[in-house]
Order: sequence, then structure tokens, then C-alpha cells
Amino acid sequence: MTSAASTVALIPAAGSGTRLGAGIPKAFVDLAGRTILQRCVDGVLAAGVGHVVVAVPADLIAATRADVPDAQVVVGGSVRSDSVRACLAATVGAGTSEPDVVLVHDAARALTPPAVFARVVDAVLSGHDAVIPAVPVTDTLKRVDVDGTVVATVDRSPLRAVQTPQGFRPEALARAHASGADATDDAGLAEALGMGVHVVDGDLMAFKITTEWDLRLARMLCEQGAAAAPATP
Ligand SMILES: Nc1ccn([C@@H]2O[C@H](COP(=O)(O)OP(=O)(O)OP(=O)(O)O)[C@@H](O)[C@H]2O)c(=O)n1
Ligand SMILES: C[C@](O)(CO)[C@H](O)COP(=O)(O)O
Repeated sequence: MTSAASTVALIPAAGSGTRLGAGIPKAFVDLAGRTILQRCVDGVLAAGVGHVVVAVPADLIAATRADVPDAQVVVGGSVRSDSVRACLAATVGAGTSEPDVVLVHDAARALTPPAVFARVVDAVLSGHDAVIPAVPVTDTLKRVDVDGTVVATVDRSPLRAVQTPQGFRPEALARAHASGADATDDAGLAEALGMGVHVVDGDLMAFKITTEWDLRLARMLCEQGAAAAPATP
């Protein structure tokens, strides 16, 4: 990552993890001896990010401050976009000196390699307002109706699965979130305003821990010491 640049990472970690079904908020689930959130913050700091802001459920603020003492901790919202806005308000909107780049990174993408951070940050510094990492789609995709009948096979060649960290110039991210709208990712809010969004290569190791299967895979990778090794798409 370009060392002279100042970078802030906003980490939404306030989700409940319904699809994982662990009985506790997903970011606080054990991942081979550390929580998912701790591993995520470890990765963000190892990538050279200067300041980290984490949004968590209100009742886990104190526990999070103990778990990730190097991070600023704020209360998240009821949807992901609200949690990102809570992080934004505590940093970019709080009158502190403005960073060169703001990253938004899911706690649930805990094993993201440093090279992905570097590609995203470098692309923002080279002049893009908004940058996302993405990987090609590898399965055949079909549109299916509510009765379970195939409507069409979709051309997958232009499609990409989008990951985080997503990188922005601070002003661009603030503008994207100004409406208070919700979207599945931050770039979606930028797109809705007509901003250009630049795509760089993601990495399979940046997968999102969403289901029990993902968690098993992440635990195996950590136990094998593979978490720091990049995996190409
Ligand atoms: N109100 C919310 C919802 C989600 N997130 C965060 O956004 C990231 C991506 O969301 P996802 O993986 O879908 O997490 P959950 O919303 O917890 O999962 P689920 O939909 O299965 O409940 C996660 O790091 C999650 O903690 C958040 O900060 N605040
Ligand atoms: C932001 C994201 O990880 C990009 O793929 C994704 O959109 C989060 O979606 P989720 O439904 O909240 O997991």
C-alpha cells in the first residue's frame, strides 16, 4: 500500500449473523482462537491502514473495546448501511483531519489478503472516486421463477461477485451516504448518484463468512496457516 497516504477503515460488524445461526452476533464468533472481528482488524492493520472504526451492537461496545483496543468503537444500526454511516459520522464527519482514502470492509471478510487492500487503495489514489474488488462468477447462472422453473440462462461473462474492502475518496463516500438510503454495498449508493465505480481484482480469500460452511472453511484455512496466503480468482 502507498505508505504516505492516510487511510481509514470503517468496519460494519453489527450484524446478527442470521444465516450463520451461531446464537451470538457473527463478528464475535470464534475463528481458530480469535474472534472473526479480531482477525478482520488484524488484517486491516497488517495492510497498513492507519485508523480503524468498528460498528457493533450496543450491548457489545465494552467487550469490543477490550477485544480490539486499537480500534475506535461505535454503535451500529439496524441495517448495514446505517452501521457504515455510524462509522462515517465518528470519523470523516467528525471534523477530524480528512484521510486520503476511506475503506469500508465487512468484519465477515476476515481473511482478506493485504494485496486486495493495496489494489483498492492504489486505485483510489490514482484518481478513482469509488473502487471495488471483484472476482469472476464461476457457476452457470439461471433466472428461476417462484415455482422453481428456469426462466433463462444468464450470460455470466460480464458478471462479477463483489467483495470488500470498497475504497472511496472521503467526499465521495459521504455524498453516497448523504441520502440515508440502504443498499447491499456502499458502491451501490455511489452508483445510484451516477458516480463511476472502478473494479480491481478481488481474491477468493476475501470470501464473506455467511453460512456454517463458510465458517468451517475459514477455520480450516486458519488452522492450516493459509490465511495470509493470497488465493487467485
Ligand atoms: N445491521 C447491520 C448488518 C450487517 N452489518 C455488517 O455487515 C457485514 C456484512 O453483512 P452480513 O455478512 O450479511 O452479516 P449479517 O447481517 O450479520 O448476516 P445475516 O444477513 O445472515 O444476518 C457484516 O460484517 C455485518 O456485521 C452491520 O454492521 N450492521
Ligand atoms: C458488501 C458486500 O459484502 C459486498 O458483496 C455484500 O453486499 C454484503 O451483503 P449482505 O447481504 O449484507 O451479506
